[in-house]
Parts: sequence; structure tokens; C-alpha cells
Amino acid sequence: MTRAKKKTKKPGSILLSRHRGLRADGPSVVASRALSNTSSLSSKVGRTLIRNHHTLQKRLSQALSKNDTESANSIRAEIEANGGIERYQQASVCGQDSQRGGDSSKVLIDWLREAIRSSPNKKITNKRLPLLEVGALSPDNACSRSNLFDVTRIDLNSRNPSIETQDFMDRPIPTTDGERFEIISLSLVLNYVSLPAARGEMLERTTEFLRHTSLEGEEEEQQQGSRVTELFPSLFLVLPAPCVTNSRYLDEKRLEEMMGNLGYRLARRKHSAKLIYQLWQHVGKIQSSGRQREFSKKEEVNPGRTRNNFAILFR
Ligand SMILES: C[S@@+](CC[C@H](N)C(=O)[O-])C[C@H]1O[C@@H](n2cnc3c(N)ncnc32)[C@H](O)[C@@H]1O
Repeated sequence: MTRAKKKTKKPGSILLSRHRGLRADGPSVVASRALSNTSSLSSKVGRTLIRNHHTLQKRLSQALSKNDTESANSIRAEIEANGGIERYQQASVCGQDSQRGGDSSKVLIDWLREAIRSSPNKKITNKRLPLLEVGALSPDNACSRSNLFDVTRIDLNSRNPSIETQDFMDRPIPTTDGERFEIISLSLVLNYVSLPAARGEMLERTTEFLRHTSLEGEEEEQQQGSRVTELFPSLFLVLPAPCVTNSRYLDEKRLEEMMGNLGYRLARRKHSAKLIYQLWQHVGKIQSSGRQREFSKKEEVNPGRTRNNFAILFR
């Protein structure tokens, strides 16, 4: 006799069915059930949480830009009811799970190791490169484990003692090279920023944190046509692919022009179905070119009803 199998719901399936039926009580129902029911999140629930958090952050930024304190307070309360940034970060950690694309910093390590392998002079590899990881969720991603970097980690909300709680936009501008970095990692952080002009500000700010003096052995390397030195100083930028491949206001060409105005040149790129990974070498001086205001207004580069509105603007 075959016994009827008892149907077990996957974690989060209740949450999703609840979510579909939501009305005025909003996504907070999803969050509170998620908070009490699951320690790890199913990918669908995680994606819903991430999307809701981004939407609420955007509404908050818009309310704040209009000095609408009442709306801002009520949106803040809604963010908290959804589990706040902690729940968002947990969903992001689950999103790093290897089944869902894995830790994005592996791509940076692959590029670097490949450059080191093909480089005639290995001297540069004996020293750890100072790396600033903005939006660090954990101290043990591929970058941290590689022994290639001396990592400084910051996040709006630290989840670990070796991550400093700091908004990159408030980090003091370095005055000496000792405070600057060879690499800045901005992985899935720019799309967290809600307003297009604030994204431009963040990109512009990265240039102030990059070191332009030669590394030990670098001049010798350059003479020998090293593939390692051509990667530094640089910005490792990771974005959800649709931000660049399906936006009304941004495509790869436009991003390259914007980055070019900041003194960046594209050194490496890789696409997956979900993410776009880019390594931008900063070839300008510490300051950017000043031409970034060419991109102060949204321009439609990809018309169409199914596009998203992701944009980057410069003031
Ligand atoms: C989606 S998570 C990405 C984490 C990780 N870098 C990755 O690639 O999976 C975005 C993180 O960026 C952080 N973040 C966003 N804006 C930031 C800022 N201005 N300064 C520091 N951290 C920021 C958020 O707190 C959040 O933990």
C-alpha cells in the first residue's frame, strides 16, 4: 500500500502566498512571518524582500529630498516592520549562495590570478594590495580568503566586528597615500543607492580613494609589459545585469562614457545571466575630468515598455 505523502511547504511559501494577497498592511506581513519562521530564506522570498527594501529606500530618499518628514517617518517605520537592513542583508547573504550565482568577489580574484600567472615579474604579488570593500556582508568572501589583499571593510550596518559601520559617502577623503587603496570593491552597492544623482556622486567619490603612486616593482613591471599593473588602481563594480542591459537610461556604452569622464577605463568585464562584473582602471589623476556634467539629465537610450528606469546622473 502506498502511503499518501504529506505535503511539506518550502520555507517561505506561506510568505509568498500572503504577499500576493497583501493590501494596506503591506509587505510587513511578509517580513514578520519571515522573521519568525525562517533562519535562511528561499530565493523567491529573498528576492521579494530585497525588492521591497529597495522600493522603500527609494520612496524614503524621495520623501527626504522633498523635506517631507511625515512621509519619511512612516516609510522608515515600514522599513523596520519589514525587518530593516538586517533582514535585507540576510536576504543578500542568501543570494550569494553558490546555487544563485555565488560570491561575486571570486570574479575579481580570477582576473587577478590570471594577470599574475601571465606576468613575467611576480614581485608585485609578494605584497598584499590595499582593498576597500564597500558594502561588506562578511569577512570571509573570496577576496578576504585569497591572501592577495589587505582588506578594509565598511557597511552601513556591520554584521561582524571586522566590518566598520560607515557610510562610504561620509568616509573622510584621504589626505595621504597611506589612506588610499589599490582597489575599491562596489559590489551590488550602487544599485542600493536610490537616487540617480546619488549614484553619480558615489562613483565620483571612488576616484578620491584610489592611490596613484607606483607600487614596489611596478615601474620594472611596466617596462616588461606586465598584465598585473594594468589593472591598478581600480574599481570593481558589480551590478544586477538589467541595470545595464535593460534600462531605458543606461547601457554599456553610456556607462563607459560616464566612467571615462571620471578617468576610468574598462580593463575587464564579464556578464552572467544575473550580474554584470566590471573592473575599471583609474587612469586619470586623483581628480576626475570635470566633464561628468554631460550626464546631468536622463536620456533615453533604450526605449520600450518593458525597460526599467535605472539611471546614473552627475551634478
Ligand atoms: C546587496 S548588499 C551587497 C553585499 C555584497 N557586497 C555582495 O556583493 O553581495 C549591499 C550592501 O551595501 C551596503 N551599502 C549600501 N550603501 C552603502 C554606503 N553608502 N556605504 C556603505 N555600505 C553601503 C548595504 O548596507 C548592504 O549591506
